[in-house]
Amino acid sequence: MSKKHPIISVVGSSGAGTSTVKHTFDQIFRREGVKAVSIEGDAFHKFNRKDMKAELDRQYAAGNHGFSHFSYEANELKELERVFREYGETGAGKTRHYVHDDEESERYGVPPGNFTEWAPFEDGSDLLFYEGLHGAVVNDEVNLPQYADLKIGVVPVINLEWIQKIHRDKAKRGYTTEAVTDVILRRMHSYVHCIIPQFTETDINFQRVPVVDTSNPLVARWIPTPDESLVVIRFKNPRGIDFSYLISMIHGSWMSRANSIVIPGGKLDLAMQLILTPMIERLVSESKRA
Ligand SMILES: Nc1ncnc2c1ncn2[C@@H]1O[C@H](COP(=O)(O)OP(=O)(O)OP(=O)(O)O)[C@@H](O)[C@H]1O
Ligand SMILES: O=C(CO)[C@H](O)[C@H](O)COP(=O)(O)O
Repeated sequence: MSKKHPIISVVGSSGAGTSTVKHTFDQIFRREGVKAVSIEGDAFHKFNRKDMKAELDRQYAAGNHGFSHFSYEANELKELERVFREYGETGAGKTRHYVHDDEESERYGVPPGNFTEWAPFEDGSDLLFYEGLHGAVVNDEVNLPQYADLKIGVVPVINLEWIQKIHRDKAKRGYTTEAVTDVILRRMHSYVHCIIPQFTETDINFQRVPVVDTSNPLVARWIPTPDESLVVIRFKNPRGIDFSYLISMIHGSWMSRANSIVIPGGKLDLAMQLILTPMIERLVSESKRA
């Protein structure tokens, strides 16, 4: 944690919706005049696409069938921790981009499946924003949550997460349903051991729950819409959260536990703004005072 150079870490599996949530943060940053620098978690993959394929084949041949992008060892988590620590201490750091598709290739000038060069953050930022797979990992080698001042989990229930991933990977990244299904299966071991433990570290989890039938996510023809879903919002430490204000402002919401509220899916953006704006304001004003 760094009073002077705060870090926000948004964590979710592939397809969970962390990039979508980043848009809401960007709106808050713009409206509140907050200058944020950001990291995409995929920038800290260890391998480009070609080398990852070779490493996967090697791991498979050696009997490690659990190796995937979700595994700790497929990512530069020590480097990510170093960047978090350095930013917290000095407000400086660096990142790069993993280019997934033609659209990103056009933007970054690097072929799909490769990284851009590392580049330093712009000077004079108010906070660092991380969005990706591993921003709250605690293991034998790293402890990322200790550096992050606000940790958010984005965790749709699993059928919905798969539907979101399948649709996005088919529409934007050119994969087939079969290829995405294989990836989901291959990642399951690390999903359990590396991804989900992070959601007990996070301060707030947003869990989208569909209210339409998603029993067979592999054949779903579209992603359930906001109107076809609810969102459970769970606060690790509910002290100081004004639940009655939230319930009165978010029409159709209710408390389901002493630390959780449920909102209509279409109110997610509003709820995030109501909950996160004062938290971000506090982080930035405390950093300016420090
Ligand atoms: N709240 C939501 N309502 C409806 N659709 C959503 C919502 N959140 C995400 N989606 C859809 O799910 C898909 C995946 O979302 P997104 O790209 O944000 O995931 P991600 O977590 O950033 O994935 P990755 O880390 O693999 O890039 C997108 O098609 C997005 O439009
Ligand atoms: O979403 C992902 C992880 O968050 C991607 O699967 C990962 O970045 C690798 O991408 P690709 O399979 O397109 O090379």
